[in-house]
Amino acid sequence: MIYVTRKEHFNAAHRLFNPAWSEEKNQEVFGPCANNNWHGHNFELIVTVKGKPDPDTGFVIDLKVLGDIVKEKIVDKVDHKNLNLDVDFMAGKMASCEIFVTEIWKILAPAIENVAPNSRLHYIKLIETPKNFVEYYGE
Ligand SMILES: Nc1nc2c(c(=O)[nH]1)N=C([C@H](O)[C@H](O)COP(=O)(O)OP(=O)(O)OP(=O)(O)O)CN2
Repeated sequence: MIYVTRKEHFNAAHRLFNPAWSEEKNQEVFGPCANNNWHGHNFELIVTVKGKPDPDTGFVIDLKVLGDIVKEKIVDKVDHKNLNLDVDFMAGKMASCEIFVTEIWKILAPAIENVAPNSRLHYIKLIETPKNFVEYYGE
């Protein structure tokens, strides 16, 4: 089994805010991340696919194709956008890294299997700040 990885980049704004809570409680729990006027991050999105190399191409999945899927399905929808307001797959959801990465997984996993049926999405790492990142294996 070989693991192949593609990294893409985007920036996006968001706000951590639970609408069921008061403004005061949101400020208490999320601090500056609950700022009414949003804040932004330069995100790195790292996507790993696993599989056996195709005997004809030597590829698990063409990394150019993987990059195109990640760009078309995710980056083009979130880059220079507000995650709370502009992104259909985040509508009504908490814009934390944890929720964001699980929604990204739901989109990428079937898209990858569609173009490379012998491969599987293995892992996503979403880096929000130089200090903060989440990792997800789909379970
Ligand atoms: N479990 C989570 N915790 C936090 C998330 C998250 O998505 N999941 N998000 C944030 C903020 O959106 C943002 O990441 C700011 O975090 P913060 O640690 O305050 O910022 P820095 O990495 O720049 O660290 P400094 O200590 O401010 O230098 C918060 N928590």
